[in-house]
Amino acid sequence: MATRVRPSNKRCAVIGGSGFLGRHLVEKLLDRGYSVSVFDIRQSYELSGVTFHQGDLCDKQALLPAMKDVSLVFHCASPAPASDDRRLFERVNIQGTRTVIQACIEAGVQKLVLTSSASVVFEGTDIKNGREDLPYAKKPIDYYTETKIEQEKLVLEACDKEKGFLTVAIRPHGIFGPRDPQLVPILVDTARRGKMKFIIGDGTNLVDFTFVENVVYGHILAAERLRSDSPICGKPYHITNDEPVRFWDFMSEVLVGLGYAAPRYHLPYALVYGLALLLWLLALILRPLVSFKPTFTPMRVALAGTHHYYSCDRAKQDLGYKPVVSLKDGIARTVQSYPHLRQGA
Ligand SMILES: NC(=O)C1=CN([C@@H]2O[C@H](COP(=O)(O)OP(=O)(O)OC[C@H]3O[C@@H](n4cnc5c(N)ncnc54)[C@H](O)[C@@H]3O)[C@@H](O)[C@H]2O)C=CC1
Ligand SMILES: CC(C)CCC[C@@H](C)[C@H]1CC[C@H]2C3=C(CC[C@]12C)[C@@]1(C)CCC(=O)C[C@@H]1CC3
Repeated sequence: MATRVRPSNKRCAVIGGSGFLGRHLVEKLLDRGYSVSVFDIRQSYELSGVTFHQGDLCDKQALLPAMKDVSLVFHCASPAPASDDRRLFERVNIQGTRTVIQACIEAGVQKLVLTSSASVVFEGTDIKNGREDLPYAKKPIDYYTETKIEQEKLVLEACDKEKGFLTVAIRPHGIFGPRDPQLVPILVDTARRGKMKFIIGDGTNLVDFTFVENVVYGHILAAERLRSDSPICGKPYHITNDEPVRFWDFMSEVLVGLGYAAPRYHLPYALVYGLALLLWLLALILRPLVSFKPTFTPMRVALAGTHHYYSCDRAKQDLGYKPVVSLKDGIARTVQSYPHLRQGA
């Protein structure tokens, strides 16, 4: 009789391991003695100790080889929030996550750690020190958020102690750090086009920005604490820097660090939000004829002009989480890592 190889608890798979967060997670897992399979639709680097499997996570047959003899899976793949493509989000974040769960169960994986998002409770209005028991957004602000909600529900509902399949969701917020393809590049591009002169609203709104290594640390703690007798099974956890900062102070610090001027002039929030909504509608109507992507989307304006910071007390208590890199150091390391985005480079 063929004996099944018991998966090593130091063997794991990272779905989305070619991405910004995924690659940082892979690097830290290697440091901690794990061997890692990366599953991603693209391969963006090579690293010894890592086996790459290229494929679409909606394809179970493609996923299964990456999960062979693996006891722990991290799922941190998603289309980029900026893509605004409803069908793509539904296919990858909802149907694809169902497929990931089925593949995990079929492959005998014992633990699944999902990268969700704190934005699953964000509706475009102030959230101050939000806890995990806030209800999911009833009117999610975009398709990304809408499908991240469904994805999180699917993963948490799949947690089944009887069957030995345990799940947990990490909800980071505003991840930044070296190699981030989103926050700093979009900010610099906006500045280079002369559009970062204005502060939306009065500029006092507090927000969480989370250095990528803290997010990675939260994922690893969750994975290592996920056991059938632990309180974390089937629960979501906020992971932040635990240092809410004024949105515009954070933006200014990054811009000035890279040699650009900080925004100075104030514009009323309602006016900018209304304009962003109008532009978004126009882009939608004109999509069959011309394609243009407005910089100031309703989601970005809402994020730039409201309070959205979250309590990570639950992570501190259940996971023993504490940020490992301060906001100040995180910003300095991030700015240093983008020499090509400096003014004049
Ligand atoms: N960047 C941020 O501020 C935040 C990100 N998150 C979540 O963190 C996770 C990672 O995000 P980032 O690293 O920033 O994004 P990223 O775009 O750098 O990485 C996502 C990865 O998923 C892969 N992927 C996309 N569709 C796929 C498919 N069909 N099959 C296989 N792979 C596929 C991409 O190729 C990419 O490598 C995502 O789930 C995102 O929703 C949550 C909160 C904040
Ligand atoms: C043009 C400017 C007003 C803003 C430029 C910076 C923005 C690109 C970023 C500021 C907050 C960021 C953020 C995300 C993406 C990049 C920003 C909008 C997310 C939407 C990424 C995915 C999530 O799950 C939530 C994030 C919230 C913060």
